[in-house]
Amino acid sequence: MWRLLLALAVFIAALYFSYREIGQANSLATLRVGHHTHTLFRTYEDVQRFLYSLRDYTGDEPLDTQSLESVQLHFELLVSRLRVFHEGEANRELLAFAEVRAAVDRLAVALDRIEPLIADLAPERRDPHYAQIRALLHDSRISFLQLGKQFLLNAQLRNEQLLKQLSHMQSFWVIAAPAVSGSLLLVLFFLQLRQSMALAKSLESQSRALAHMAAHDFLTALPNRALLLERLTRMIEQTQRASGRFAVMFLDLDRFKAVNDSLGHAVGDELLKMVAERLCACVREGDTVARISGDEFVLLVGDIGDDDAVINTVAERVATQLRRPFQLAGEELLVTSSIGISLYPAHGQQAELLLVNADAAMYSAKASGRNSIHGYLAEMNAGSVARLELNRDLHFALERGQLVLHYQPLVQLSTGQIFGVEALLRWQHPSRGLLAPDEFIPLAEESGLIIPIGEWILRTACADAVAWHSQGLPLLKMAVNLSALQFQQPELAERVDAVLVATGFPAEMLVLEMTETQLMRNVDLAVAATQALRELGVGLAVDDFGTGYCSLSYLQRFPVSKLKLDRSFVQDSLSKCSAAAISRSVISLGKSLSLKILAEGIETPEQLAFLRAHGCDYGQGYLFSRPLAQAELVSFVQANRGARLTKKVNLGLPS
Ligand SMILES: Nc1nc2c(ncn2[C@@H]2O[C@@H]3COP(=O)(O)O[C@H]4[C@@H](O)[C@H](n5cnc6c(=O)[nH]c(N)nc65)O[C@@H]4COP(=O)(O)O[C@H]3[C@H]2O)c(=O)[nH]1
Repeated sequence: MWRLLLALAVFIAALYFSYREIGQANSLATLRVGHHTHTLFRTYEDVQRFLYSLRDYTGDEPLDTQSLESVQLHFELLVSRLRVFHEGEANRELLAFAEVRAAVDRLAVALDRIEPLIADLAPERRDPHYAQIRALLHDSRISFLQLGKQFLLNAQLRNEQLLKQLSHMQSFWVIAAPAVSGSLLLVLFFLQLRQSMALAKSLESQSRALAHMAAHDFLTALPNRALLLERLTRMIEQTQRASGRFAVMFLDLDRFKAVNDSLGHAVGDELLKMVAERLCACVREGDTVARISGDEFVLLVGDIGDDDAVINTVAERVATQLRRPFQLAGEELLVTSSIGISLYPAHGQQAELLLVNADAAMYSAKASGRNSIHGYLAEMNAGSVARLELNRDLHFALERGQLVLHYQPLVQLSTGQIFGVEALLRWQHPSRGLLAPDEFIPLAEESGLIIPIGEWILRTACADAVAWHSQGLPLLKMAVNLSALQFQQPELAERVDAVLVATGFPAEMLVLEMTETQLMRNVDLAVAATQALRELGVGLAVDDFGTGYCSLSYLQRFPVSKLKLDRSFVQDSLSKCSAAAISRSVISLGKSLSLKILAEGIETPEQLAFLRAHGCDYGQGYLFSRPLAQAELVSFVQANRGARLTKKVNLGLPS
């Protein structure tokens, strides 16, 4: 741009220079024309004066004053005038006019001829030489008079003629300077124009790329939430005009987090890309497949007519496609999905509402055991909204100090002594009150928040146990539940070790609880994780034992030290033979594998008696105590120090 401005400045300067030059030349020409007119008239006058002096000298009554010297003088003056034409730049210019040169030459010839005649002149009446001289000068006199008049009348024309005669160099620069700078300006202007056009083009393509990026998901190149909403709105308008129907399918991959955590994010990303491809293959052209967050996809299936079978077919096709194994990282990966469907116009007539309802239906599919397809039902929405709100609040629960641990005493059944506690999480929700873990732990697992929350639980529980000990309580065993996601963390043992070091809690006093299902999900991984934890000296317990499918052969592979008999068996052990049988076999299985057995959910003295009779080692339950807040727990342990809880509940044990 600055080059264009510079060229413009040069061009303006050149124009100014030319304008000034032409102006000067014009003034000069005007001056010269004046001078030339004057010279021509003066020549005419000199001729005329010479002829007057001649007439007077040779007249009828010659004047006394008129002498031959005077005639000669006027003649000399005329000769001098003629000479003047050949001197000075201005007169040379005058001579450049052909008619002037002709007149001057004619005068020179006449004067040459007149000169000898003057010598013979006599002051007599009309000396014949007079007529001769007059005749010789006749043409010159007329032509100088006419030339003078011509110059006077055609001053403009003469000006132009004169201007043409200006020096070549000068006129060259007058024309060349603006011409060159003007051309330069033009060239630069076009270059600038071309550059600006190229720039505009590249800006346009850049802004197009940016607009595409803003509307599409970076990983899968599918439309993102913003574009989905735009298309959904357009689809509503079109379908409304045609009085048709269309479907919104909300799809969430089941346990995608586990894939990410166990196989790494690169594999997770690849899986999402492959899922995107398969989904696109399931729908028709004109339908939309969008990725709206991590593992959530939305499909807009247009023009489904009145038959619900169409949408069921599409949903089944999607589910079947996703059930086919994915070849990833040299492994065969099996993925299932939960799909929720809402229909326009039945389940909503606004884009957001259709999405929320499809999401609610998806969540209901997930809650019903995943890997299923649910259509939207009106009652789903309240649950979905509540879940969304709870999920939002959970993100701040930890930093706002709303999470608390309650502790439930663990009792040695043979002595009735409290030997430890189980840490149980609670959420002191600002508006909903104290929430039990079942109400929010699944959400924390879905969002991955369970990782920081789990670490907080472990640290708090260990620190509390150390603090109680320093207050004079015996050092209690601390049982802490591990979530599935925590259990899949490759660096779990390091994290546990770091907490033990930081809190000063002895490893052998910590018991980590994990469920059978967690252990069985990926046996090799679980063996490695449990071994790493065991090497720290930490105790390991299998929670809810009996509800899963852990076979004896598998159980032997894990270095666990304790089985926790699920409370459902404990509670039914007196009423159902099968429950009693399971309880008995779990206890004897534990004994044969040298594992300790802890019975959960002991509520009645009868249940306690049954368990003791079959040699169960430990127990917990409302019979002894409900889970207690920290301060209550401290008082409870202090109050029962040395006491036999089993005796207190009147079992008739020896004191
Ligand atoms: N009906 C009945 N119930 C009894 C009795 N004695 C204890 N319980 C309840 O049984 C549950 C025992 O915990 P769990 O099997 O590990 O089951 C736990 C555990 O899986 C999970 N959870 C609790 N705290 C945590 C935690 O800190 N981290 C993780 N990852 N999960 C936790 O939530 C589950 C439920 O915890 P809670 O609601 O605290 O429920 C507790 C406890 O209050 C009884 O006599 N009768």
